[in-house]
Amino acid sequence: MILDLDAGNTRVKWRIRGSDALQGASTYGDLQELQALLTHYAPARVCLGAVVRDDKLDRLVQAVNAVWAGSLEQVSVIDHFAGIELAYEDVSLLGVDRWLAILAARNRFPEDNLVVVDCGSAATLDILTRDGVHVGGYIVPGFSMMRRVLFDNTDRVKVTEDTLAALAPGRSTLEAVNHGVLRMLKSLVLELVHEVEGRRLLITGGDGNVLAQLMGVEDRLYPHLVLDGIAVAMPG
Ligand SMILES: Nc1ncnc2c1ncn2[C@@H]1O[C@H](COP(=O)(O)OP(=O)(O)O)[C@@H](O)[C@H]1O
Ligand SMILES: CC(C)(COP(=O)(O)O)[C@@H](O)C(=O)NCCC(=O)O
Ligand SMILES: [K+]
Repeated sequence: MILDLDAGNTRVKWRIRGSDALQGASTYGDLQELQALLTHYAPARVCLGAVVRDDKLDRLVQAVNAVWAGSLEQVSVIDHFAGIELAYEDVSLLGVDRWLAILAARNRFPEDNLVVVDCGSAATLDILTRDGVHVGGYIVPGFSMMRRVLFDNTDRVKVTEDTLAALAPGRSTLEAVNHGVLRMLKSLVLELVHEVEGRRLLITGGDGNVLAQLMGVEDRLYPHLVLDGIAVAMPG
């Protein structure tokens, strides 16, 4: 049994490999559920993809080590792995979550041109050709971050409530912000999809469901692409 861990800037996501029922997510201050799972199932391996370092990484590693005796295996980005040529000159600077999502996407659709969107703390968009070339990507703030930036830098746009539900022109500050941030990301995604005919879209991340639903492309939602990628990078 293998436990896969995806350590993002906001949350840790986990899943017992192959068991969709045994999955969860939590913030770094609240790792008891993960510890309970580790204690109960005592997996042979724990595989970690982490874009965090310092405090958050320390907390996670300590929580795992407190209840599990093995040594954690951490994923690093590898150029030309599974035939994928990465755009970055120094691939260690590419977010491992982006690489893992790319790997999983390519594994599912090896014949297609792809755009892989991970809608988390930040939203990342990566472009992959059918020949396995990672052309490059984009990093923009995610929905919560966009709202927070407006809150922090204006006197009157103090929106805290998350009502990401529609795209219509806002008739209140709340709607104007929430619909606006959705529309920004939707437009960016559509532009990238339309740049190359037939380019296939895959959406993942904590806010992926909101984006996919509003774009009317729920069939393009792959909720655990990063965890899926760990199984490709570190097969059992
Ligand atoms: N239960 C939840 N707790 C916190 N954030 C959530 C939750 N469900 C959805 N989200 C949304 O998901 C985003 C984080 O997505 P996620 O993919 O976990 O990010 P990251 O990989 O950066 O940690 C948050 O900004 C929030 O908008
Ligand atoms: C862009 C990210 C912050 C996204 O992380 P997330 O929002 O999922 O926590 C992460 O992939 C990262 O730290 N990347 C390193 C920089 C880069 O990919 O160029
Ligand atoms: K992300």
